[in-house]
Amino acid sequence: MRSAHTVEQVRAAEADLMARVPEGTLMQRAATGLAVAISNFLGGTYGARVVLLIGSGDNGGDALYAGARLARRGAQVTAVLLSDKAHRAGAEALRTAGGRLVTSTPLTGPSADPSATADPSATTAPTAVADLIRSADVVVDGIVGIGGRPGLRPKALAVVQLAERFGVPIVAVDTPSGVDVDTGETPEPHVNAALTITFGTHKICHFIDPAATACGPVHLIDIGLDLPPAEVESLQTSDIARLYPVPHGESDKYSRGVLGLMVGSTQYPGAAVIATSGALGGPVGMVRYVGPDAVAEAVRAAHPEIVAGEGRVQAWAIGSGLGDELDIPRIRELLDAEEPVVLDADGLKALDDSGDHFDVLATPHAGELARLLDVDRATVEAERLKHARLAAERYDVTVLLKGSTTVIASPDGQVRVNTNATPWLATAGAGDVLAGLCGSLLAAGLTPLDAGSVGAYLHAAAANLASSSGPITAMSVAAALPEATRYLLGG
Ligand SMILES: NC(=O)C1=CN([C@@H]2O[C@H](COP(=O)(O)OP(=O)(O)OC[C@H]3O[C@@H](n4cnc5c(N)ncnc54)[C@H](OP(=O)(O)O)[C@@H]3O)[C@@H](O)[C@H]2O)[C@@H](O)CC1
Ligand SMILES: Nc1ncnc2c1ncn2[C@@H]1O[C@H](COP(=O)(O)OP(=O)(O)O)[C@@H](O)[C@H]1O
Ligand SMILES: [K+]
Repeated sequence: MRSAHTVEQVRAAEADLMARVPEGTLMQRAATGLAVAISNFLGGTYGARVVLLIGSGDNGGDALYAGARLARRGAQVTAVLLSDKAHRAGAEALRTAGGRLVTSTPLTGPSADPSATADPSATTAPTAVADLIRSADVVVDGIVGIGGRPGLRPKALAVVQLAERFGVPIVAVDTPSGVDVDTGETPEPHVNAALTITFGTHKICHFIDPAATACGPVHLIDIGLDLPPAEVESLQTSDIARLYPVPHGESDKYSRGVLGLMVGSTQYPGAAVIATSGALGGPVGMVRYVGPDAVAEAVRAAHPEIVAGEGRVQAWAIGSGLGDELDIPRIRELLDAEEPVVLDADGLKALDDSGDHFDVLATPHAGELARLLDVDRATVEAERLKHARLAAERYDVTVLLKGSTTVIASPDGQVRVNTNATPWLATAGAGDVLAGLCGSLLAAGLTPLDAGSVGAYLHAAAANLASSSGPITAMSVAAALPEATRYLLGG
């Protein structure tokens, strides 16, 4: 399990550890890891041109110390000081190692730094900031980290835009400056990093879009923090192997779980076929299809394994492609029954906030969640964690909010995030596959939180396998589920 902690949790763990180790130890650990990561990113250090963007706090300190290490290994390192304060000891270390310090008035180029930290030679530096950035191999974002508020101040924004214009990759220190660290929101301009190097633990912005996309790949450096339970978690391969309901010697098709599917309609028969494919790609022993005869025929033609008609089930998946044939009273009966339910798409209209639905996994995309919360879609997309949590609390269900990063929030406050999906998965019917798969996992005995998070992980893994960086269909994702599962279970 990968864990993301809040800034408050990180600060407390840092204070606790700092009381037990010599001063500066944590920053040296961070800077050492950062320097190695930048060197790996560059594919070597000697002769590399590195520009550091330095803000007023310890995030800049990390960048300055890492810059000093790179300079000692032959890199040409220039720090652009964006604030009239900068980490003094870090600046001194960089200068001693042969690096340069300049201040920035962005549109006119470097100028003398009024503070004691700048190199006097900067006054005569002929190169404008634009030229520095243009010729850099990498720009290191040490503007702000966990002490930052969203947005970039004008000087920082101008240099970041230069790097973007010249196509120079940015490596972010701890977090891409300008994002909201604790929510993953990006209400203001921010850095878009090619790589983010973080310390101690992940932060929420590393997991949740839109900020997660701004991080690029995230590399975690251990600095020895002792952390409390995480606010947000993200499953890894080993968690899938641990949680997946694998049949054993005594299993039969009933004990493996039977899933009832109430999906698809004469209007959308394809949804029934696709959701059934997703369900059969999961762990259940049997799938029952409940719906119009003509649709049941289409499902049976594609999947002779299914049993049509009602019967005993261990869980339901309801809602994908029901269209106008939605029977809200019937769905409410099933929501009130004891079997757990995956509620998708049109079925979400049956949800009301009066019941106790702790065994329901609702799987909306941003538009559907917006309707449930009476807000607009853009607001949900901008504030994904907040709205997934709100809906989980209001409807007393586990909410799986689909999108580039999928957020799964349970009514007791636990949150998991899936970050491994390819954008090729944004294809019609992919959500039906997920609903069938999550239903299968619920029927096999997982809790809604586990079914949602294992389902999202496997769905993304199957999409990655099917896609190999090219277009995919929902049916090809479902078809790749057995192989993706086999691989993840170590087979
Ligand atoms: N915790 C740990 O375990 C470890 C932490 N470490 C490192 O320390 C970093 C945190 O350092 P930090 O606390 O000094 O805060 P930091 O992010 O540098 O911001 C400083 C100041 O920036 C300002 N500012 C705010 N918003 C702004 C904006 N939008 N644009 C521009 N400026 C803005 C604001 O000051 P102001 O200018 O408002 O006075 C704020 O006080 C952390 O991310 C990691 O890199 C590692 O070394 C080791 C272990
Ligand atoms: N940009 C993206 N990157 C990765 N996965 C995505 C992206 N956009 C959507 N997805 C995933 O694709 C699926 C689309 O589901 P959904 O919106 O319900 O489509 P449909 O209703 O057509 O089945 C979801 O699993 C979602 O998480
Ligand atoms: K940063």
